[in-house]
Amino acid sequence: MQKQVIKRYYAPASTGNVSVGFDLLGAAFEPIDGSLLGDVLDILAETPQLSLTISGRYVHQLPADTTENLITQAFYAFEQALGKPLPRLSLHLHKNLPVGSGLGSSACSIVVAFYAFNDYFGRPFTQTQLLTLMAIAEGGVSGSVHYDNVAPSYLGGLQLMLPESPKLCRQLPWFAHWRVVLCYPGTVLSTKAARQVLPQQLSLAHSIAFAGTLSRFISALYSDDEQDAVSALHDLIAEPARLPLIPELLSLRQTLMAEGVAHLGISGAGPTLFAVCQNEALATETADYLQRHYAKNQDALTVVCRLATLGARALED
Ligand SMILES: Nc1ncnc2c1ncn2[C@@H]1O[C@H](COP(=O)(O)OP(=O)(O)OP(=O)(O)O)[C@@H](O)[C@H]1O
Ligand SMILES: N[C@@H](CCO)C(=O)O
Repeated sequence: MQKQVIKRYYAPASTGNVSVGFDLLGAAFEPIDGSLLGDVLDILAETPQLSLTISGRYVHQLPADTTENLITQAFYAFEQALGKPLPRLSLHLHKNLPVGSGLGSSACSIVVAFYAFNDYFGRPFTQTQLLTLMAIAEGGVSGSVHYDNVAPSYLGGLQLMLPESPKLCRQLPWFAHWRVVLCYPGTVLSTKAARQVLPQQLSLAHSIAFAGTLSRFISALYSDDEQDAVSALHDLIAEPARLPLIPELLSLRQTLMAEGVAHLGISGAGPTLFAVCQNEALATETADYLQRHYAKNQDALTVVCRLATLGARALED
């Protein structure tokens, strides 16, 4: 029997880094067919004890014990930050994003949970306070606080993190006609493990090159210079270190770029790859190619997306 839902909330999938902005850039995406790609959280009732049930395509990738679920942990973190006891809730999570995928799965659950609790309990936290709570919770999973999944999943769009600024992040322009193919092969790669292979230090020359590509990309976005933006899409930090974890990347990139794809990069910590296509026909062909050559099992997921301009929100019936 269908359970009665008091309120339903959603947060979109996201791609951290966007190749040029390690830990500093992140984008939210949505399928072009109008479907939702992200986790959905239902508040079912106020109950004597907190409870969580889970369904969805990727429920089997989550811990069986729901007290270990990030949704449950987010409830207690929210309550602790508020500093007063809250009524317990009966919750249901539709786990639509694969875990350890590079699609910001943990961030998506964290964002939808904090957004839902804040909305349901009368919005006690400001946007900045809530984003900080989300980032701290995400840091608990991946081993270090980074905003490049939580910020776009919460706020939508392409977000640039602003370290040391009270604003935390700023939305950047984007090319509305770009289509982004997300291809998750079906294998799990934990963010923590993918961060352990990163270099601990960068040379001065490397640091300048990284700052240069990121600045070039951002200035090209503001200048509406599509060709320069595409040319700037190089990952000088994470990709060299993570290539051994995703050895197919170079040959897939060579093939797809020869067919006109603007860029193929690692989405977040991987193993999802994202392909930037400058038209929809090419995106459809690219999705077909990646599904045939990169998908590895039944958990694989390939979707043609556009930038999701909206982030977390309540869903009306
Ligand atoms: N609701 C949830 N959604 C996702 N992961 C969860 C959830 N609850 C608990 N977890 C646990 O959190 C960890 C998430 O790991 P990780 O950060 O590597 O995944 P991820 O967020 O999908 O990665 P990425 O950000 O690269 O997409 C896993 O150990 C998973 O079991
Ligand atoms: N910036 C993070 C994103 C994780 O999804 C990383 O690359 O480790």
